[in-house]
Amino acid sequence: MDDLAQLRELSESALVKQLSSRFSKDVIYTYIGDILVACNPYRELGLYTQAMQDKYKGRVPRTAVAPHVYFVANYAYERMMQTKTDQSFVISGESGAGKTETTKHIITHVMEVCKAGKTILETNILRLNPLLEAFGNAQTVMNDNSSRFGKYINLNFDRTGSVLGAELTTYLLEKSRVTHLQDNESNFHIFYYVLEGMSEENRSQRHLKPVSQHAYVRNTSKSAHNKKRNMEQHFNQLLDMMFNFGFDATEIDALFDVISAILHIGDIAFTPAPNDGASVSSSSSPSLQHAAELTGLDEQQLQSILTTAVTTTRGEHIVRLHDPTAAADARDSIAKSLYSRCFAWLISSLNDTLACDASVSHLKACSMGVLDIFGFEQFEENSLEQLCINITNEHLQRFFNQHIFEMEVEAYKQEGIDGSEFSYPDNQDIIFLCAGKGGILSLLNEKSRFPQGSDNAFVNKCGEQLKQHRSNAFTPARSSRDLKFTVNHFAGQVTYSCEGFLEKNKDKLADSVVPTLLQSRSEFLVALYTAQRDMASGFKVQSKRRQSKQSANLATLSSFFLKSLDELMSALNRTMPHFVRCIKPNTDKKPHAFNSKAVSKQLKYAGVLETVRIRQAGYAVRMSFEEFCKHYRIIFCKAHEQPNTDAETAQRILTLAGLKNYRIGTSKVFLKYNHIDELQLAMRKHAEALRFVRKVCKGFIARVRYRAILAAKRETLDAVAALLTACEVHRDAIGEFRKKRRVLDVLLEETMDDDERQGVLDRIAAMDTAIDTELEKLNDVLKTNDELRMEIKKLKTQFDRQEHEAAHGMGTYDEDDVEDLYAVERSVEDTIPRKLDPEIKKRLSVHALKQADAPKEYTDTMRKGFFGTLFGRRKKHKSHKKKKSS
Ligand SMILES: Nc1ncnc2c1ncn2[C@@H]1O[C@H](COP(=O)(O)OP(=O)(O)OP(=O)(O)O)[C@@H](O)[C@H]1O
Repeated sequence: MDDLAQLRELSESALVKQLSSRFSKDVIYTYIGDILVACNPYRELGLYTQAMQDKYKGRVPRTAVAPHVYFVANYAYERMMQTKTDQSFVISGESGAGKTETTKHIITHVMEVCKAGKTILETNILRLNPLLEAFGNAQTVMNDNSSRFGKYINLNFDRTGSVLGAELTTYLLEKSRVTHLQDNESNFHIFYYVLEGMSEENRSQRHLKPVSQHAYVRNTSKSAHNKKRNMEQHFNQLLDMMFNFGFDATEIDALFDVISAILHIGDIAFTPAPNDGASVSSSSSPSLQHAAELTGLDEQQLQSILTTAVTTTRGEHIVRLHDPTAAADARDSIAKSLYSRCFAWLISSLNDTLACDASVSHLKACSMGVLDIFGFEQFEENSLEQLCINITNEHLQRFFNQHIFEMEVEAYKQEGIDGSEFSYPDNQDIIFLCAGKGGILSLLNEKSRFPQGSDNAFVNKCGEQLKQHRSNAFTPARSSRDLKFTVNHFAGQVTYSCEGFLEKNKDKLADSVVPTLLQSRSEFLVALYTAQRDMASGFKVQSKRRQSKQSANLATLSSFFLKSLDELMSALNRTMPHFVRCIKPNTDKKPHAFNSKAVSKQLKYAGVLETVRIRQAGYAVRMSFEEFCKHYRIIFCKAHEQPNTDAETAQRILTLAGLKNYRIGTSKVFLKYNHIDELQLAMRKHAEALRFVRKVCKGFIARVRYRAILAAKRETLDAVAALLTACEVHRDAIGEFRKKRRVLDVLLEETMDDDERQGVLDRIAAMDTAIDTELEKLNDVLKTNDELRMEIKKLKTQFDRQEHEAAHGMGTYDEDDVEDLYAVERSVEDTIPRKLDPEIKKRLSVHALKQADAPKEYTDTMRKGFFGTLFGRRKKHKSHKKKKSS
C-alpha cells in the first residue's frame, strides 16, 4: 500500500510493519496521508536519475506513480502555479535520517520542473549546498556529514514559474563544536580543508601545523581522519565554488586567515600570573603571535581580551583579571564568536548573491520554502540547545497537527458530517510552558539580566512558578540543589541539565572584546563585527537588508531564538505545507537493516503518530459502504443473501452490532477506534457458529469422498495383487511345461525321421532359450515387485483402519483434516502407477489376469498354444498321429 493512511486500521505497529516490508523491497518512500515518509536506504538505488525526473513532471496523478520525493516537489510546484499560493516543505528527522539529501532532491527537482538551470542564479541555487556543508557540516557519531545548523531556503518565483531569487535563513549553528569535540567526532569540515587541502605555501604563510598539533581539532575521530584523503580536492572545489558565487580573492584570503586564527587561538594555554590573574604560557606564545597576526591585532591587544574582562557599569569601566580557567573560557568564547561571525558573514554574502534583482523584485508572485531542521532530541544530558531544538519541534508539531486536523475536518465536511465537536491533541500549553510569557525561556531571560543571576536561582524559580502549570508538563528537580527539570514534550519526557544555562543564554563576550576586535587592521574582521553588531551570536543570519531592520536589543540567545522562531512560524503559516519525515532505519548507517524499535521511536518523535492520535480522536476508521458491507456482512446476512452495499445496509449492520456514536456519510462509514473491536466481537460470534456448521458439512463431504477413494484404491490394489499372482502362475505354468518336455522327446523319436526330427529339435532348442529368457524376466519382475507386495499389504491394513474411522464418525473435519485426506489420496494415486513395473503391465494381459484363478486350465491352454506354434506348419498332416501316440 503506497498510502498507509488508507489502512483500515491505522496503528503504530501497522505503520512500522508496512514500512519495514516496503523497505525490504527497496521501496523507501511511503505516504501517510499528506506526509511523505522517507527511509534512508544508505545506498544508491537509482532513484534520482533524469529518467525519474521526467517521470515526475507535469500533472502526474498521485496514484499513477510510486511515492517519491520528486512527486511531492512537483505537486507543490504545480499547486503553487495553479493557486499562486506560497508553498513550503517541512523536512524533519533525526541526525543522519536524510533531511539534507531530501532537501537537495527537492530543490533539484523544483529547478528541473521550473525549467531552470541556465542562469547564474539558478546554477548558484543548485550549488549552494556544498558551500554550506563546508562551513556548517561536521562528522558526528550519527552522520559523517552532519549539518550542524538548521536552514530554511526560500525560492521566489514570478507568475510564469521562473525563479527570481532565493533567501537563506539558518538556525542554531552548533558553535560549541569549534572548541569542544565529543569522542569520535570532528570539527567543522572547513578546518580540515584548510589544514590538509590548502597549498603548502598558503599554510606556512598562516603558520598552520598538522591536525594533530592544533588543540581544537586534535581529538578528531580516527575514522574521520582516515577519510580525509581528498582534502586537496575538497579545498579546491570550495575555492572554485566561492569564486563562482562572486567572492573575491581578498575576501576568501581574509576568511581563511580568521579560520586559521581560530586554530591558533585554540592552542593558547594559560598559566597563573603573579598578580592572581593568568598569562599566556611561554610554550604557546607563538600561537598568540600567529593568532594576533592573522586577526590583525597587536599581541598585547589579543592577550588583554584573553586574560581580562572589562565590564562597564554606569559609564565606569571595571577591569577584572581572569584566572587561567576563566582565560581559557574567554579564549573559547572568542573562538566561537569568530567562527559564528564567519558563518553569518558567509550566509549573508550568499543571500546577497541569491537575492532577487531589484529590477525584477516587483514580479515576485509566489514562493516555495524548504525547511531542513533538527528533529526532536532526547539525550542522556540535555542542555539549552536541546531545549531550543525541542521548542522548535513543539511549534512545528502544532503547525503539523493543525494542518492534519484541518484536513481531517475537511474530509468530514466532504461527507456531510459535522466535525464541530471534534478536537485534536493540542500542545499549545507545552509551548506556553517553554516559550510563553512567564515560561521557561522567559524566566531564563529574567535571571540572565540580573548580574547576580545563577543557574540555581533559575531552576528554583522554574520550580516555584511552573510546577502547577496548566500544561501539567513540568516536573521540577527533586532537590533544590539538583540543577534539573523535566518537560513532558509531545514526543516524550526530556530532563534538562541546567548547568551553564545562564552563561549560554547570555552568549556574551566581555565588554572589551568587540571594541578590541574592531581595532583590527583586518577590514574583513572589522566588517564581521560592524555589519552585524546587534547579533547576539550569529545564531540566525538574515540578508543584510533585513538585518538593518532588526531590533538592536536582542540581548540573549533565547530571545534571539524566539524571535527567529516566531518569524519562521509566521512564514510557514502563510504557506501550504508539505511534510517529509525522514527516518533512519538503523543506527549503524548500514544498508538493508531495519530496526523496528528505532523506527517506531522516530515516528513518535517526528509526530507521525500524532496523525494516528488525531485520527483516533476523531473517526479513526473510515470505510466505503461497499467495503464495510462486504466485510461485516456476516453480522447481518442470512446465509443465502448477498447484502446490498449501501448506507441502509451499513446502518442495519451497525445497529445489529449494537454500536453507538458512529457517523454515516454520503459514501463512507466513519467509526471510532473502539468500534472495530465491537464489530470484531460481533463477527466472531457469527463466525464461530458458521465455522462449526462448515466443519460438520466438510466432515460429511470429506468422509463420503474418502470412503469412495478408499474403495477405488482398494480395487486398484486388488488388481495389482492379482497381476502379481498371475505373474507367478505364468511362471509356474512354464515350469510345469518344462517337466513335460520329456514326453515330447519320446514322441519325436517315435514319429519322425532323422531330418525332420533334427529340424524340430532345433526349433525346440530355440524355444527353450526363449523360455529361459521368459522365466528369467518373470523372476526379475517378481523380485523387483516384492517391495510393492509389502506396500500393498501395508496400504490395505491402513485402509482398513481408515475406513473404520471414517465409518465410525470422526465428528467434524477441520481444513487440516481435509487437507490430510487429499494428501493420502494423492499419495495413493502416486504410489501405484509409479511402483508397478511397466514390464508387468505390458506382459500380463487382462486375459492372463482372468486366468489367475484357474491355474490348471491356464496351464493347458499354454501348452496347447505352445504345440500349436511349434507344429503349426504340419498341423493338418500329423494331427491324428500325434493324438494317437499321446
Ligand atoms: N535518499 C537517499 N539515498 C541514498 N542515501 C541516502 C539518502 N538519504 C540519505 N542518505 C545517506 O545518509 C547520509 C545522511 O543523510 P543526511 O546528511 O541527509 O542526513 P541528515 O538528516 O541531514 O542528518 P543531519 O541532521 O546530521 O545533517 C547521507 O550522507 C547519505 O549517505
